[in-house]
Amino acid sequence: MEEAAHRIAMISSHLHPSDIQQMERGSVVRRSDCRAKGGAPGFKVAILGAAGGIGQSLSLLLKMNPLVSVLHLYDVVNAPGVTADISHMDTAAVVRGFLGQPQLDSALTGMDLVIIPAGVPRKPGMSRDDLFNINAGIVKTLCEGITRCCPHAVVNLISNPVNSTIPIAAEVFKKAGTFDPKMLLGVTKLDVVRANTFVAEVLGIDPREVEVPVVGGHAGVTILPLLSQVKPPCSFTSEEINYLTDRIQNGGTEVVEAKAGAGSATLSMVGPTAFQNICFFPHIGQAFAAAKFADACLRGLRGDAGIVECAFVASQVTELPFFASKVRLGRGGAEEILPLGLLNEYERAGLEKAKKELSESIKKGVTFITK
Ligand SMILES: NC(=O)C1=CN([C@@H]2O[C@H](COP(=O)(O)OP(=O)(O)OC[C@H]3O[C@@H](n4cnc5c(N)ncnc54)[C@H](O)[C@@H]3O)[C@@H](O)[C@H]2O)C=CC1
Ligand SMILES: O=C([O-])CC(=O)C(=O)O
Repeated sequence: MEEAAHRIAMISSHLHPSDIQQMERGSVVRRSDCRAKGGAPGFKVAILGAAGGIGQSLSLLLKMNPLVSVLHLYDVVNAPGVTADISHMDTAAVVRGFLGQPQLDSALTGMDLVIIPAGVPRKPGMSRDDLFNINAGIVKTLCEGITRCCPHAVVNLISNPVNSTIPIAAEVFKKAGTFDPKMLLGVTKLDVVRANTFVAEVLGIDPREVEVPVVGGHAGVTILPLLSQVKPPCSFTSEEINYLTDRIQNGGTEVVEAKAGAGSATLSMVGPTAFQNICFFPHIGQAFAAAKFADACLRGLRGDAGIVECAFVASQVTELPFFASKVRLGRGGAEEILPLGLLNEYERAGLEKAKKELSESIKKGVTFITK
Protein backbone atom coordinates (compact mmCIF):
# COMPACT_ATOMS: atom_id res chain seq x y z
CA MET A 1 0.00 0.00 0.00
CA GLU A 2 2.78 2.34 1.08
CA GLU A 3 4.70 1.42 -2.03
CA ALA A 4 1.71 2.10 -4.26
CA ALA A 5 1.18 5.49 -2.61
CA HIS A 6 4.82 6.34 -3.14
CA ARG A 7 4.69 5.28 -6.74
CA ILE A 8 1.63 7.35 -7.39
CA ALA A 9 3.05 10.37 -5.60
CA MET A 10 6.13 10.04 -7.73
CA ILE A 11 4.45 10.10 -11.05
CA SER A 12 1.05 11.59 -10.43
CA SER A 13 2.13 14.93 -11.77
CA HIS A 14 2.51 13.26 -15.17
CA LEU A 15 -0.69 11.22 -15.13
CA HIS A 16 -4.38 11.69 -15.60
CA PRO A 17 -6.45 10.40 -12.58
CA SER A 18 -7.83 7.53 -14.68
CA ASP A 19 -4.27 6.49 -15.43
CA ILE A 20 -3.58 6.31 -11.71
CA GLN A 21 -6.55 4.00 -11.23
CA GLN A 22 -5.29 1.82 -14.04
CA MET A 23 -1.84 1.80 -12.50
CA GLU A 24 -3.23 0.56 -9.20
CA ARG A 25 -4.79 -2.27 -11.20
CA GLY A 26 -1.37 -2.99 -12.64
CA SER A 27 -1.74 -1.65 -16.16
CA VAL A 28 -1.06 1.86 -17.28
CA VAL A 29 -2.15 2.90 -20.73
CA ARG A 30 -2.10 6.64 -21.19
CA ARG A 31 -4.23 8.21 -23.85
CA SER A 32 -1.08 10.03 -24.90
CA ASP A 33 0.64 6.69 -25.60
CA CYS A 34 -1.66 6.32 -28.56
CA ARG A 35 -1.25 9.96 -29.48
CA ALA A 36 2.51 9.60 -29.41
CA LYS A 37 2.33 6.76 -31.88
CA GLY A 38 0.05 8.72 -34.19
CA GLY A 39 0.11 5.90 -36.72
CA ALA A 40 3.89 6.13 -37.06
CA PRO A 41 6.06 3.34 -35.65
CA GLY A 42 6.66 3.94 -31.96
CA PHE A 43 8.75 1.71 -29.73
CA LYS A 44 8.75 1.30 -25.97
CA VAL A 45 12.20 1.77 -24.52
CA ALA A 46 13.43 1.31 -20.92
CA ILE A 47 16.70 2.72 -19.62
CA LEU A 48 17.97 0.96 -16.48
CA GLY A 49 20.41 3.22 -14.64
CA ALA A 50 18.68 6.27 -16.10
CA ALA A 51 19.79 8.69 -13.37
CA GLY A 52 23.51 8.16 -14.00
CA GLY A 53 26.02 9.98 -16.16
CA ILE A 54 25.21 7.94 -19.25
CA GLY A 55 21.58 7.36 -18.28
CA GLN A 56 20.58 11.01 -18.03
CA SER A 57 21.97 12.11 -21.38
CA LEU A 58 20.69 8.95 -23.02
CA SER A 59 17.22 9.64 -21.59
CA LEU A 60 17.35 13.15 -23.02
CA LEU A 61 18.28 11.93 -26.48
CA LEU A 62 15.78 9.11 -26.59
CA LYS A 63 13.04 11.54 -25.52
CA MET A 64 13.95 13.40 -28.72
CA ASN A 65 13.99 10.30 -30.92
CA PRO A 66 10.75 10.15 -32.93
CA LEU A 67 10.95 6.35 -33.04
CA VAL A 68 10.32 6.24 -29.28
CA SER A 69 6.67 6.42 -28.13
CA VAL A 70 7.16 5.38 -24.50
CA LEU A 71 10.29 5.91 -22.40
CA HIS A 72 10.65 4.21 -19.01
CA LEU A 73 13.39 5.56 -16.75
CA TYR A 74 14.48 3.20 -13.97
CA ASP A 75 17.13 3.72 -11.32
CA VAL A 76 17.73 3.00 -7.65
CA VAL A 77 18.18 6.75 -7.00
CA ASN A 78 16.75 9.99 -8.41
CA ALA A 79 14.52 8.42 -11.07
CA PRO A 80 11.58 10.70 -10.18
CA GLY A 81 13.72 13.83 -10.57
CA VAL A 82 15.17 12.84 -13.91
CA THR A 83 11.72 11.74 -15.09
CA ALA A 84 10.04 15.01 -14.10
CA ASP A 85 12.76 16.97 -15.83
CA ILE A 86 12.82 14.96 -19.08
CA SER A 87 9.02 14.71 -19.23
CA HIS A 88 8.72 18.49 -19.68
CA MET A 89 10.41 18.29 -23.08
CA ASP A 90 7.80 18.90 -25.75
CA THR A 91 8.43 15.82 -27.85
CA ALA A 92 6.00 12.96 -28.38
CA ALA A 93 7.46 10.18 -26.23
CA VAL A 94 5.60 9.53 -22.97
CA VAL A 95 8.04 9.35 -20.05
CA ARG A 96 7.54 7.43 -16.82
CA GLY A 97 9.84 6.99 -13.86
CA PHE A 98 10.45 3.91 -11.73
CA LEU A 99 12.43 3.95 -8.50
CA GLY A 100 14.04 0.94 -6.87
CA GLN A 101 13.76 -2.77 -7.29
CA PRO A 102 10.07 -3.11 -6.34
CA GLN A 103 9.28 -1.12 -9.48
CA LEU A 104 11.66 -2.96 -11.81
CA ASP A 105 8.99 -5.22 -13.27
CA SER A 106 6.64 -2.29 -13.99
CA ALA A 107 9.52 -0.50 -15.71
CA LEU A 108 10.20 -3.50 -17.94
CA THR A 109 6.75 -4.77 -18.82
CA GLY A 110 6.03 -4.58 -22.55
CA MET A 111 9.34 -2.99 -23.57
CA ASP A 112 10.73 -3.41 -27.11
CA LEU A 113 14.24 -2.20 -26.28
CA VAL A 114 16.00 -2.24 -22.89
CA ILE A 115 19.22 -0.25 -22.51
CA ILE A 116 21.37 -0.97 -19.44
CA PRO A 117 23.94 1.60 -18.28
CA ALA A 118 23.38 0.66 -14.58
CA GLY A 119 26.42 0.09 -12.39
CA VAL A 120 29.59 1.71 -11.17
CA PRO A 121 32.13 3.39 -13.46
CA ARG A 122 35.94 3.19 -13.18
CA LYS A 123 38.25 5.47 -11.23
CA PRO A 124 41.90 6.09 -12.22
CA GLY A 125 44.07 3.00 -11.75
CA MET A 126 41.18 0.55 -12.17
CA SER A 127 40.58 -1.82 -15.06
CA ARG A 128 37.07 -2.50 -16.35
CA ASP A 129 37.41 -5.97 -14.85
CA ASP A 130 37.79 -4.34 -11.40
CA LEU A 131 34.09 -3.38 -11.73
CA PHE A 132 33.05 -7.03 -12.03
CA ASN A 133 32.35 -7.63 -8.33
CA ILE A 134 29.71 -4.89 -8.15
CA ASN A 135 28.33 -4.77 -11.67
CA ALA A 136 27.94 -8.52 -12.21
CA GLY A 137 25.25 -8.74 -9.53
CA ILE A 138 23.49 -5.62 -10.80
CA VAL A 139 23.34 -6.95 -14.36
CA LYS A 140 22.14 -10.36 -13.15
CA THR A 141 19.22 -8.82 -11.22
CA LEU A 142 18.20 -6.54 -14.09
CA CYS A 143 18.37 -9.38 -16.63
CA GLU A 144 16.22 -11.57 -14.40
CA GLY A 145 13.64 -8.79 -14.61
CA ILE A 146 13.86 -8.87 -18.40
CA THR A 147 13.18 -12.62 -18.45
CA ARG A 148 10.01 -12.04 -16.41
CA CYS A 149 8.65 -8.95 -18.11
CA CYS A 150 9.94 -8.50 -21.67
CA PRO A 151 11.79 -11.66 -22.71
CA HIS A 152 11.55 -10.73 -26.40
CA ALA A 153 13.04 -7.23 -26.06
CA VAL A 154 16.29 -6.23 -27.73
CA VAL A 155 18.84 -5.62 -24.96
CA ASN A 156 21.67 -3.07 -25.29
CA LEU A 157 24.10 -3.79 -22.45
CA ILE A 158 26.50 -0.97 -21.60
CA SER A 159 27.57 -1.83 -18.00
CA ASN A 160 31.22 -2.84 -17.71
CA PRO A 161 33.04 -5.12 -17.99
CA VAL A 162 31.01 -5.75 -21.16
CA ASN A 163 33.27 -8.72 -22.02
CA SER A 164 31.86 -10.46 -18.91
CA THR A 165 28.45 -8.84 -18.42
CA ILE A 166 27.21 -10.07 -21.81
CA PRO A 167 28.01 -13.71 -20.90
CA ILE A 168 26.28 -13.10 -17.54
CA ALA A 169 23.16 -11.81 -19.27
CA ALA A 170 23.21 -14.74 -21.72
CA GLU A 171 23.42 -17.27 -18.88
CA VAL A 172 20.55 -15.59 -17.00
CA PHE A 173 18.42 -15.75 -20.15
CA LYS A 174 19.44 -19.37 -20.83
CA LYS A 175 18.51 -20.37 -17.30
CA ALA A 176 15.05 -18.86 -17.80
CA GLY A 177 14.71 -20.48 -21.25
CA THR A 178 14.38 -17.08 -22.95
CA PHE A 179 17.80 -16.68 -24.57
CA ASP A 180 17.68 -15.42 -28.14
CA PRO A 181 21.31 -14.71 -29.05
CA LYS A 182 20.27 -12.20 -31.70
CA MET A 183 18.53 -9.96 -29.15
CA LEU A 184 21.46 -9.45 -26.76
CA LEU A 185 23.99 -6.81 -27.83
CA GLY A 186 26.99 -5.49 -25.91
CA VAL A 187 27.50 -1.83 -26.77
CA THR A 188 30.99 -1.34 -28.22
CA LYS A 189 29.98 1.56 -30.42
CA LEU A 190 32.16 3.99 -28.45
CA ASP A 191 35.24 2.14 -29.70
CA VAL A 192 34.10 2.79 -33.28
CA VAL A 193 33.26 6.43 -32.52
CA ARG A 194 36.73 6.94 -31.03
CA ALA A 195 38.44 5.11 -33.86
CA ASN A 196 36.64 7.27 -36.44
CA THR A 197 37.69 10.42 -34.57
CA PHE A 198 41.35 9.49 -34.10
CA VAL A 199 41.77 8.16 -37.65
CA ALA A 200 40.17 11.31 -39.07
CA GLU A 201 42.62 13.42 -37.04
CA VAL A 202 45.57 11.53 -38.55
CA LEU A 203 44.16 11.74 -42.07
CA GLY A 204 43.13 15.37 -41.66
CA ILE A 205 39.57 14.72 -42.83
CA ASP A 206 36.05 15.07 -41.43
CA PRO A 207 35.32 12.20 -38.95
CA ARG A 208 31.87 11.83 -40.50
CA GLU A 209 33.56 10.53 -43.63
CA VAL A 210 35.45 7.81 -41.76
CA GLU A 211 34.32 4.30 -40.91
CA VAL A 212 36.61 2.04 -38.88
CA PRO A 213 35.47 -1.49 -37.99
CA VAL A 214 36.45 -2.35 -34.41
CA VAL A 215 36.12 -6.02 -33.44
CA GLY A 216 36.92 -8.32 -30.50
CA GLY A 217 35.66 -6.96 -27.17
CA HIS A 218 35.48 -3.84 -25.05
CA ALA A 219 38.62 -3.68 -22.88
CA GLY A 220 42.31 -3.01 -23.60
CA VAL A 221 43.85 -5.42 -26.09
CA THR A 222 40.46 -7.02 -26.80
CA ILE A 223 39.55 -3.78 -28.64
CA LEU A 224 40.88 -4.51 -32.12
CA PRO A 225 40.58 -1.75 -34.72
CA LEU A 226 40.86 -3.07 -38.28
CA LEU A 227 42.83 -0.21 -39.77
CA SER A 228 43.37 -2.15 -43.00
CA GLN A 229 39.60 -1.93 -43.61
CA VAL A 230 39.11 1.80 -43.01
CA LYS A 231 36.70 3.59 -45.33
CA PRO A 232 37.60 5.60 -47.35
CA PRO A 233 40.48 3.28 -48.29
CA CYS A 234 43.79 4.69 -47.02
CA SER A 235 47.15 3.53 -45.76
CA PHE A 236 49.06 4.29 -42.57
CA THR A 237 52.72 4.18 -41.61
CA SER A 238 53.65 1.64 -38.93
CA GLU A 239 54.08 4.53 -36.44
CA GLU A 240 50.56 5.68 -37.21
CA ILE A 241 49.22 2.14 -36.81
CA ASN A 242 50.90 1.75 -33.40
CA TYR A 243 49.71 5.18 -32.26
CA LEU A 244 46.12 4.66 -33.44
CA THR A 245 45.79 1.12 -32.08
CA ASP A 246 47.13 2.18 -28.69
CA ARG A 247 44.94 5.31 -28.51
CA ILE A 248 41.76 3.43 -29.52
CA GLN A 249 42.45 0.59 -27.08
CA ASN A 250 43.08 3.05 -24.23
CA GLY A 251 40.50 5.70 -25.09
CA GLY A 252 38.39 4.79 -22.05
CA THR A 253 41.38 5.05 -19.72
CA GLU A 254 42.30 8.41 -21.27
CA VAL A 255 38.88 9.75 -20.21
CA VAL A 256 38.96 8.08 -16.77
CA GLU A 257 42.33 9.69 -16.04
CA ALA A 258 41.29 13.10 -17.34
CA LYS A 259 38.14 12.99 -15.16
CA ALA A 260 40.45 12.19 -12.20
CA GLY A 261 37.96 10.25 -10.08
CA ALA A 262 34.75 11.82 -11.39
CA GLY A 263 33.81 8.79 -13.51
CA SER A 264 34.38 7.58 -17.05
CA ALA A 265 33.12 8.53 -20.51
CA THR A 266 29.49 9.66 -20.52
CA LEU A 267 29.13 12.37 -23.17
CA SER A 268 30.89 10.65 -26.06
CA MET A 269 29.12 7.51 -24.90
CA VAL A 270 25.74 9.11 -25.45
CA GLY A 271 26.18 12.02 -27.82
CA PRO A 272 23.84 13.89 -30.05
CA THR A 273 22.51 11.44 -32.53
CA ALA A 274 19.43 9.66 -31.57
CA PHE A 275 18.46 11.15 -34.92
CA GLN A 276 20.88 10.05 -37.56
CA ASN A 277 18.38 9.83 -40.40
CA ILE A 278 15.43 11.57 -38.89
CA CYS A 279 17.36 14.57 -37.80
CA PHE A 280 15.72 17.42 -35.95
CA PHE A 281 19.15 18.98 -36.01
CA PRO A 282 20.77 18.07 -39.30
CA HIS A 283 23.78 20.21 -38.44
CA ILE A 284 24.66 17.81 -35.61
CA GLY A 285 25.12 15.08 -38.18
CA GLN A 286 27.63 12.72 -36.66
CA ALA A 287 26.54 10.31 -34.03
CA PHE A 288 27.95 9.06 -30.79
CA ALA A 289 27.89 5.70 -29.16
CA ALA A 290 24.86 4.62 -27.13
CA ALA A 291 22.20 6.92 -28.62
CA LYS A 292 23.33 6.13 -32.13
CA PHE A 293 23.44 2.45 -31.36
CA ALA A 294 19.96 2.51 -29.79
CA ASP A 295 18.68 4.44 -32.81
CA ALA A 296 20.19 1.82 -35.14
CA CYS A 297 18.46 -0.96 -33.15
CA LEU A 298 15.13 0.91 -33.39
CA ARG A 299 15.52 1.46 -37.13
CA GLY A 300 16.27 -2.26 -37.42
CA LEU A 301 13.12 -3.07 -35.41
CA ARG A 302 11.17 -0.76 -37.74
CA GLY A 303 12.38 -2.88 -40.65
CA ASP A 304 14.85 -0.48 -42.27
CA ALA A 305 17.32 -2.24 -44.54
CA GLY A 306 21.10 -2.16 -44.43
CA ILE A 307 21.64 -1.18 -40.77
CA VAL A 308 25.13 -2.39 -39.88
CA GLU A 309 26.90 -1.67 -36.57
CA CYS A 310 29.71 -3.24 -34.55
CA ALA A 311 28.51 -4.97 -31.36
CA PHE A 312 29.63 -7.67 -28.90
CA VAL A 313 27.31 -10.60 -29.55
CA ALA A 314 26.99 -14.38 -29.45
CA SER A 315 29.07 -15.30 -32.45
CA GLN A 316 30.71 -17.97 -34.54
CA VAL A 317 33.22 -15.77 -36.34
CA THR A 318 35.91 -17.13 -34.01
CA GLU A 319 36.01 -20.16 -31.70
CA LEU A 320 34.85 -17.93 -28.81
CA PRO A 321 31.15 -17.91 -27.92
CA PHE A 322 31.00 -14.09 -27.95
CA PHE A 323 32.84 -11.62 -30.14
CA ALA A 324 32.39 -8.05 -31.34
CA SER A 325 32.09 -7.62 -35.08
CA LYS A 326 29.88 -5.94 -37.63
CA VAL A 327 26.28 -7.12 -37.36
CA ARG A 328 23.25 -6.43 -39.52
CA LEU A 329 20.36 -5.19 -37.37
CA GLY A 330 16.75 -5.99 -38.19
CA ARG A 331 13.37 -6.85 -36.69
CA GLY A 332 14.98 -9.88 -35.04
CA GLY A 333 17.91 -7.95 -33.49
CA ALA A 334 21.39 -8.88 -34.74
CA GLU A 335 20.05 -10.88 -37.67
CA GLU A 336 23.37 -11.50 -39.35
CA ILE A 337 26.89 -11.57 -37.97
CA LEU A 338 29.23 -10.37 -40.71
CA PRO A 339 32.63 -12.00 -41.22
CA LEU A 340 35.81 -10.22 -40.11
CA GLY A 341 37.11 -9.85 -43.66
CA LEU A 342 40.76 -10.01 -44.61
CA LEU A 343 43.16 -9.18 -41.73
CA ASN A 344 46.80 -8.18 -42.19
CA GLU A 345 49.62 -9.72 -40.16
CA TYR A 346 49.51 -6.99 -37.48
CA GLU A 347 45.76 -7.51 -37.03
CA ARG A 348 46.09 -11.31 -36.95
CA ALA A 349 48.60 -10.97 -34.09
CA GLY A 350 46.24 -8.54 -32.34
CA LEU A 351 43.38 -10.99 -32.79
CA GLU A 352 45.30 -13.77 -31.02
CA LYS A 353 46.02 -11.46 -28.05
CA ALA A 354 42.41 -10.30 -27.97
CA LYS A 355 41.03 -13.84 -28.00
CA LYS A 356 43.25 -14.91 -25.09
CA GLU A 357 42.02 -12.17 -22.78
CA LEU A 358 38.45 -12.33 -24.06
CA SER A 359 38.26 -16.06 -23.40
CA GLU A 360 39.09 -15.49 -19.69
CA SER A 361 36.57 -12.64 -19.33
CA ILE A 362 33.83 -14.71 -20.95
CA LYS A 363 34.54 -17.68 -18.67
CA LYS A 364 34.43 -15.40 -15.64
CA GLY A 365 30.98 -14.13 -16.61
CA VAL A 366 29.59 -17.59 -17.37
CA THR A 367 30.92 -19.01 -14.09
CA PHE A 368 29.31 -16.19 -12.11
CA ILE A 369 25.91 -17.64 -13.03
CA THR A 370 26.62 -21.34 -13.46
CA LYS A 371 28.87 -21.84 -10.37
N1 LIG B 1 30.05 0.02 -22.96
C1 LIG B 1 30.67 1.18 -23.00
O1 LIG B 1 31.17 1.62 -24.03
C2 LIG B 1 30.76 2.03 -21.78
C3 LIG B 1 30.34 1.53 -20.57
N2 LIG B 1 30.39 2.31 -19.45
C4 LIG B 1 29.91 1.69 -18.22
O2 LIG B 1 28.56 2.14 -17.99
C5 LIG B 1 28.28 2.06 -16.59
C6 LIG B 1 27.61 3.34 -16.13
O3 LIG B 1 28.48 4.43 -16.25
P1 LIG B 1 28.03 5.91 -15.75
O4 LIG B 1 26.69 6.23 -16.26
O5 LIG B 1 29.16 6.81 -16.02
O6 LIG B 1 27.94 5.63 -14.17
P2 LIG B 1 27.09 6.46 -13.08
O7 LIG B 1 27.59 6.05 -11.75
O8 LIG B 1 27.07 7.90 -13.43
O9 LIG B 1 25.61 5.89 -13.30
C7 LIG B 1 25.25 4.60 -13.01
C8 LIG B 1 23.81 4.60 -12.56
O10 LIG B 1 23.44 3.24 -12.31
C9 LIG B 1 22.59 3.27 -11.19
N3 LIG B 1 22.51 1.96 -10.56
C10 LIG B 1 23.36 1.37 -9.69
N4 LIG B 1 22.87 0.19 -9.31
C11 LIG B 1 21.71 0.01 -9.97
C12 LIG B 1 20.74 -1.01 -9.98
N5 LIG B 1 20.88 -2.11 -9.25
N6 LIG B 1 19.66 -0.86 -10.77
C13 LIG B 1 19.51 0.27 -11.51
N7 LIG B 1 20.38 1.27 -11.52
C14 LIG B 1 21.47 1.15 -10.75
C15 LIG B 1 23.18 4.33 -10.27
O11 LIG B 1 22.23 4.75 -9.29
C16 LIG B 1 23.57 5.40 -11.26
O12 LIG B 1 22.52 6.32 -11.44
C17 LIG B 1 29.61 1.77 -15.92
O13 LIG B 1 29.68 0.39 -15.60
C18 LIG B 1 30.64 2.12 -16.97
O14 LIG B 1 31.84 1.43 -16.81
C19 LIG B 1 30.82 3.60 -19.50
C20 LIG B 1 31.24 4.15 -20.68
C21 LIG B 1 31.28 3.40 -21.90
O1 LIG C 1 36.72 3.09 -19.81
C1 LIG C 1 35.72 2.96 -19.09
O2 LIG C 1 35.75 2.56 -17.93
C2 LIG C 1 34.39 3.26 -19.69
C3 LIG C 1 34.34 2.69 -21.04
O3 LIG C 1 34.03 1.52 -21.22
C4 LIG C 1 34.86 3.48 -22.14
O4 LIG C 1 35.00 4.71 -22.01
O5 LIG C 1 35.14 2.90 -23.19
